[in-house]
Amino acid sequence: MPVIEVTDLRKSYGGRPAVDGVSFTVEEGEIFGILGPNGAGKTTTVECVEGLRVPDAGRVRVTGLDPVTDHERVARVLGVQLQQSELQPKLTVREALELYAAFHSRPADWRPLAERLGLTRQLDTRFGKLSGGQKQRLFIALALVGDPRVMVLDELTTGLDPRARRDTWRLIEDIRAAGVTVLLVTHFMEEAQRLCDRIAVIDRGRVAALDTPAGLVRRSAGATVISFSPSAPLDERDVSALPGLASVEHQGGRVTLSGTDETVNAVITLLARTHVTAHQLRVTDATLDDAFLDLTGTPGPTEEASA
Ligand SMILES: Nc1ncnc2c1ncn2[C@@H]1O[C@H](COP(=O)(O)OP(=O)(O)OP(=O)(O)O)[C@@H](O)[C@H]1O
Repeated sequence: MPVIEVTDLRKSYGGRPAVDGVSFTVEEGEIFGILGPNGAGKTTTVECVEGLRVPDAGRVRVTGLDPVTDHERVARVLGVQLQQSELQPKLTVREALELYAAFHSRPADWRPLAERLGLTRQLDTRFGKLSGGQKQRLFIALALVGDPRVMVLDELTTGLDPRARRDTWRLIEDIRAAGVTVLLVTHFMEEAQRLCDRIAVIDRGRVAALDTPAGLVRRSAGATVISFSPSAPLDERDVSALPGLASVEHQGGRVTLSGTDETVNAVITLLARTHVTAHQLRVTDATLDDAFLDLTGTPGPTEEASA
């Protein structure tokens, strides 16, 4: 049985659909990513999974339970990460852990949890004095105190510097290694590519694609990219006749073509036939970013732009 099942989920705000027929299942032990541009409906979808919002239509099950009608039992299996504003700045790390342990009938021992999350030295530090990365680690610890089977992490690494983000990725991998299924909402391509077993790309309230990161890249129209600086300009007609060509870009004397392996072979043949030398020739696979652009028509935000 899948741990999470979402079938034809629909939710509108004031008559405007935010989630418009989303379906996916998450299997036990997976890190499942929900990736999409701003306003795509990601948070609304996971809030329905958490039972925080009531769907207009469709079916949501968490370990076979309805998150709305069986909220308490779902809350016992689901670890939900808090938003920053939900913790008092004066509360110490120890107090927060003790408080959250008290909320659960069978809590995990918070001491080894604090150690695993590198918070032992911060136990007496007030929440308001923690760094961004320490706060995120505390949120993960608080979500794990209930010993959940499933963790929902929504934009966990937004606002963290690249190093703290990488530390958080390791933690997410540790959580999965401990047998917890993870539902991860993100708009970072690198994060999704690195962590997720499968990704649902959500765009305008619908699932635009659902696949492994490598599968999404393979589906992208320009799955292979060849770039070089030609010793002489190429004939535009020869270029546009290349088989499987998805895009052409010229920048500062450099030509970048995306397409298939067949496109690459044809470019090499064309260069040989026209006696053009390709300087600094590079052939690379498309990235998840390219696939995302292909699927949604929106460039994925870069790490620098969003950090
Ligand atoms: N409480 C609300 N009332 C009215 N509209 C809402 C509400 N919450 C979300 N929306 C709208 O629904 C749409 C989907 O929002 P949602 O937060 O689910 O998207 P998201 O993919 O999580 O976006 P982001 O990455 O920006 O958080 C957006 O157009 C948003 O403005």
